[in-house]
Amino acid sequence: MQGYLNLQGGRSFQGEASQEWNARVQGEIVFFTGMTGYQEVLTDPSYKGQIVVFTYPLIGNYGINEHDSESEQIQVSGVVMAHCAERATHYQSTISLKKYLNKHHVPFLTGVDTRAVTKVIRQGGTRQACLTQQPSEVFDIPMKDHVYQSKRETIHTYGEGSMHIALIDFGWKKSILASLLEKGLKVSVIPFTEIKHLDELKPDGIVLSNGPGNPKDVEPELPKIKEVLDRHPSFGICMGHQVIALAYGANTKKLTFGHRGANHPVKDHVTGKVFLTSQNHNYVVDGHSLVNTPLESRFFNVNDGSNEGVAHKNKPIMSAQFHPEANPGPEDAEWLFSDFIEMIKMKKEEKAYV
Ligand SMILES: NC(=O)CC[C@H](N)C(=O)O
Repeated sequence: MQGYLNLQGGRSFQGEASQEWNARVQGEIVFFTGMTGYQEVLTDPSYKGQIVVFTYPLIGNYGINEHDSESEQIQVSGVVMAHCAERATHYQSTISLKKYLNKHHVPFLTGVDTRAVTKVIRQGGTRQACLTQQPSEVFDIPMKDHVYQSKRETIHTYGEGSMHIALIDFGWKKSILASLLEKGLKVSVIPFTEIKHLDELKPDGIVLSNGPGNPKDVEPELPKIKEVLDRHPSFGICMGHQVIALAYGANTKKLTFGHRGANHPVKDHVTGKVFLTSQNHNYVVDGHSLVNTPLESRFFNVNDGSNEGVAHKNKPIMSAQFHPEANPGPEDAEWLFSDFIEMIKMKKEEKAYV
């Protein structure tokens, strides 16, 4: 059965439609460049509502396993691939990628020239797209505030460490929680709309999670978020980083085509070191807008110079646009979790922050 990926603005790409193609889907079209990590991408809540193009030509060869999902469900609206493996050959695989997507009624298109699609996105920017059986159909459903649907509804506590972290939930990835638990921390996940209950948890520190969509969607909550940031050692990851910047008066902007993949080089202004990072974002903090805020740039992207993290000038607050928890991708930035814990310890001992 033929299917089509139609891009807003007129381009159409033909491919082989998946079995469970029972509905047209629309979403923002984005591309992911990693060779592996498709299971993490499909289940990462930051991808909610997006149609993902995998640029690596062979996807699915190690199947789907019971460990690597970043949430309980597939979050993407649709998938576009050059070739999807029929058989999964990894010993941990429980189901093939094709069967997994079909089982969850997520449409996918194979046999597509994904390089051509990616060139269009890189040149003309991220845009709305649809997967459909009509060669020229484009439909235009307004984008939803996905962040309000991605957060969980209630507070959950994990682990038994002596230091307690409140993980503010904008659509958290499982591996952020896992990274914190591995460090021996107790973690309570609290929806960003429930910040009023944060003091009841008496946290030693705050982590602001990743999440889908435009960080400005959470603007109504910013004053409450700033109020708790002012009083706690805090660490923002991706959406969390963008929210910290907005809360202290900086601005965010949309990139032409976003950063998604496992090999994005980032440079640390403080140490001068460059390390490879896992990334997944459409938006960035506008580096120029940090002037006149209490924040300063800590990291930048070596490829395009965009801001990759900030630090507060006189409060224990730090952030990263990239993903120190990796999954998928390199673990080179894992040390940021250790730095955050040091920051909490210093705050407890009321030492000065550098
Ligand atoms: N991974 C994330 O947290 C993404 C943040 C935001 N939704 C963006 O696209 O920039």
